[in-house]
Amino acid sequence: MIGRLNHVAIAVPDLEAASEQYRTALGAKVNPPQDEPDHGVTVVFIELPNTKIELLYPLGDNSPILGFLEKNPSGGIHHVCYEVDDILAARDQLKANGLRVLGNGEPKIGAHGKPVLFLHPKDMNGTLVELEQV
Ligand SMILES: CC[C@H](C(=O)O)C(=O)SCCNC(=O)CCNC(=O)[C@H](O)C(C)(C)COP(=O)(O)OP(=O)(O)OC[C@H]1O[C@@H](n2cnc3c(N)ncnc32)[C@H](O)[C@@H]1OP(=O)(O)O
Ligand SMILES: [Co+2]
Repeated sequence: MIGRLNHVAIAVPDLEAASEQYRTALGAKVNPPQDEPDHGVTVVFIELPNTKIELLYPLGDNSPILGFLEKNPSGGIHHVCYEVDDILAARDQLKANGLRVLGNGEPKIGAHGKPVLFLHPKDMNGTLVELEQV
């Protein structure tokens, strides 16, 4: 079912500082910030040869990453995103295996304009897993 690693997301306390660090200290290709109000975050994608890093910063008072940053004020790895070719089939198979899908269980359109879902971290070895249909 799961395919390539699409991205690793890092929640950061300062989006500009983190972007600049990847751009200058690490020589990475850093894309401009993208507000994603439907997800309560502003994201910056950093393109690596074999995957992407997604820097996350809270957008709005109800951002789902506020709790994470309160617990991790220096930031930290927030989630990993795997690619799937059929997100509804993947969802149904995972639910049939007892895993919890977050939100109302329906995919939302993510930062790449593709449907995404999230699995509860407690069901995935303490790791928030995002699935993106490609
Ligand atoms: C633009 C879209 C973009 C894309 O790639 O396309 C994105 O990736 S959007 C990313 C932001 N959106 C989301 O993360 C949506 C899914 N996340 C959630 O619904 C919440 O973050 C949730 C439910 C995972 C956690 O919310 P919250 O921290 O407010 O809840 P709790 O404090 O009750 O946490 C429950 C339990 O889970 C642990 N936890 C929380 N976040 C994480 C995490 N990122 N990784 C691992 N574990 C996490 C938390 O510590 C609690 O554990 P406990 O032992 O009970 O303390
Ligand atoms: Co993501």
